[in-house]
Order: sequence, then structure tokens, then C-alpha cells
Amino acid sequence: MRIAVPNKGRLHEPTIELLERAGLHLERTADRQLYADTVDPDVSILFARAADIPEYVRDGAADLGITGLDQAVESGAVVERAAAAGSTGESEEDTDGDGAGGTEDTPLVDLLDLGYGTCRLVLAAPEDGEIGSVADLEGRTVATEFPGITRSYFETVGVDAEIVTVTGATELTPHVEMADAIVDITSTGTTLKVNRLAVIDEVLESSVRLFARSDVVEDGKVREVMTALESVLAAEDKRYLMMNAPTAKLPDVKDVLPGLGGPTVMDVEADENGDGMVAVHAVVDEGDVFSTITDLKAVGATGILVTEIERLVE
Ligand SMILES: Nc1ncnc2c1ncn2[C@@H]1O[C@H](COP(=O)(O)OP(=O)(O)OP(=O)(O)O)[C@@H](O)[C@H]1O
Ligand SMILES: O=P(O)(O)OC[C@H]1O[C@H](OP(=O)(O)OP(=O)(O)O)[C@H](O)[C@@H]1O
Ligand SMILES: [Mg+2]
Repeated sequence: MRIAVPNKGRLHEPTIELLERAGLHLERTADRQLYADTVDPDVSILFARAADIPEYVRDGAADLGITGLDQAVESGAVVERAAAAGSTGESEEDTDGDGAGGTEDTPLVDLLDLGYGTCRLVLAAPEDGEIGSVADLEGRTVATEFPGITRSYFETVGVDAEIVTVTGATELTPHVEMADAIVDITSTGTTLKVNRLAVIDEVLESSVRLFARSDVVEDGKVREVMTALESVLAAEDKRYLMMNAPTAKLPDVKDVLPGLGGPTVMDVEADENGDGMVAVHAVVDEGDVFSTITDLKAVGATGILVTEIERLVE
């Protein structure tokens, strides 16, 4: 089974890190290699441009792909969100398949939101300029790296604008009379601000997803990879707490722990006075750690350890 992942750009490093944390260690010898084996003999990695990954998956060159939702929609694919159990669910976003000129009806299934590369595709125009709403763009020019999504957006809002395709530095185009507005990615908003551009409308919300072709969604290996990635995401905002407590205080300790299920309790040697002691382990939300520790100390827990969790399979 092959997974296509970004070969460069801002999505490359976090994607490799995620695969590693999921236990799919890459075995590669040189940088810029196009292909890598993993510790699992049945899983290999293809490195491709983020924009090409949807096509690799649709064509069957890869079974899974990791890239931005914006790239999947721009590829012209119909993007379906996976239902919880894995069967294909409803269509998401404005992905009627003709958006970016795609003709084939091969859906891409959005299996998992991987939680990074979070950004918005927005329509923006110079601050204090003539363009204050999308209607002002009738007969005007819009520059973008996403011509398919942009064309589809203008069709939906019923405004006839000319689309100019650029491959980068889109924010510059309104200032050199190439375009009256742009459709581009924003996350912190810094680039728009520096270029004195104001957001007029939101076109698409995006983040990095795990995509599959619909015919491989139920495949056992695909499920395994998905579970491994999910286990990393599930562990991210959890911490593992370990502590000792007098056996007599165990009910109080249990009351304080908002853990996943009940805590694990083990007998340990009695203290110097011969009183019974237990070791208690529990998984708690990262956001609860601070207050939980205060409460645990108050009920007599000692030797409290907090550690990160690599993966959590529920
Ligand atoms: N500022 C941003 N914040 C969050 N996510 C972003 C941002 N810019 C881009 N992305 C996401 O990353 C994807 C790829 O963008 P990136 O610029 O890294 O790749 P690229 O354009 O193919 O690479 P390069 O620009 O080096 O050729 C985008 O499609 C989008 O999903
Ligand atoms: O809202 P911000 O945080 O400022 O991010 C937005 C910028 O990030 C992306 O560019 P990128 O850094 O990928 O450069 P690129 O144009 O070379 O792809 C995007 O094209 C915007 O220009
Ligand atoms: Mg970029």
C-alpha cells in the first residue's frame, strides 16, 4: 500500500513527524528521494507536490494521500467525508466535481482531519480601494493559485470576473495592476496585512487530511494506518499521571481523577509506619493537569509524575 505525502513546502516536515510518531518509521537513504520504505513491509511512501497528491490517489498511483483539503478541492475531485465507521458519507464543502474542471467522478474520501496546515482561502482586495464586496468584482480581474475553486466560487455568487492564475506571491498582484482582488491562503493574516489587503469573503476553510480512494476505504491496511494516525491525534492533548497514595485515601484520589475510565491501581510496599500504599496511574486531559495535581496533593498523593503519551488506542 502506498501513501503519497508532500515532498517539500510547509506540509513536509509535520507529515513525516506524524508518520514517525504513528510508528511508521521511514527507511530512506538520501534527501529528495521520491520513494521510501517503512518499517511495515506492506506500506511505502511516495513524495509528491502537495498539489499533485489528490491526482496520485485518484489515479491509483497511491492508495492514501496526505495533503490540504484546498488541494483536493482544487484538483476537481468530489470530496466525501468518511462516516465514523469508515463507509463513505456525505459530500463536504462546495465540491460538485466541476469546480476545478475535473471530469472524472472518482471521489476522494476525507478519512481524517490531521489538525495541521489549518488555513482559510479568502477573497481579499486592497484596503481603502474600490472593491468592498464581491459584487464590485463584476467585469474585474482576480488573481489566484486556485483557479478551479475561484471559478466555482464566482459561479456560485453569480459574479462574472476574469481569473488570472499565478503560482506564488499572489498578494503582490493588486499592487502592480495585474488584478483587482485575489483569492489566497491566509492563516495568521500577516501577509495580507503587510500587503494592505482586506478580507472580503471566505471561500474555503482547509486543513491537512488523510485522503483515500473510495475503493480502498475498507481495506485492512488502510484501516491500520488510519488507526495509527488517530492514536497519535488522540494522545496529543492527554497526559499520563502516576502517583503514590495511602490506601485509605484511594476513594478521594479516585474522586479527583477525571481519567479515561477508572485509574489503574497497584499495591506497593507499606510506608515506614506500616500503612498500606497504592500506586495510581491515570490518563487525563492536558487542560486538567494543573488543577488535578493541586487536588491530588490536597488528598495526600505523593511522588506525582506527569508524562506525555505517544499514542492512545481506544
Ligand atoms: N500560511 C499557511 N498556513 C497554514 N497552512 C498553509 C499555509 N499556506 C499553505 N498552507 C497549506 O499548505 C499547503 C501547501 O502549501 P505550501 O506552500 O507548503 O506548498 P507548495 O505551495 O506546494 O510549496 P512551495 O510553495 O514550496 O512550492 C496549502 O495547500 C495549504 O493547505
Ligand atoms: O496569513 P499568513 O500566516 O501570513 O500566511 C499566508 C501566506 O502563507 C502562504 O504562503 P507561503 O508561506 O507558503 O509561501 P509561498 O507563496 O512561497 O507558497 C500563502 O500563500 C500566504 O502567502
Ligand atoms: Mg506556499
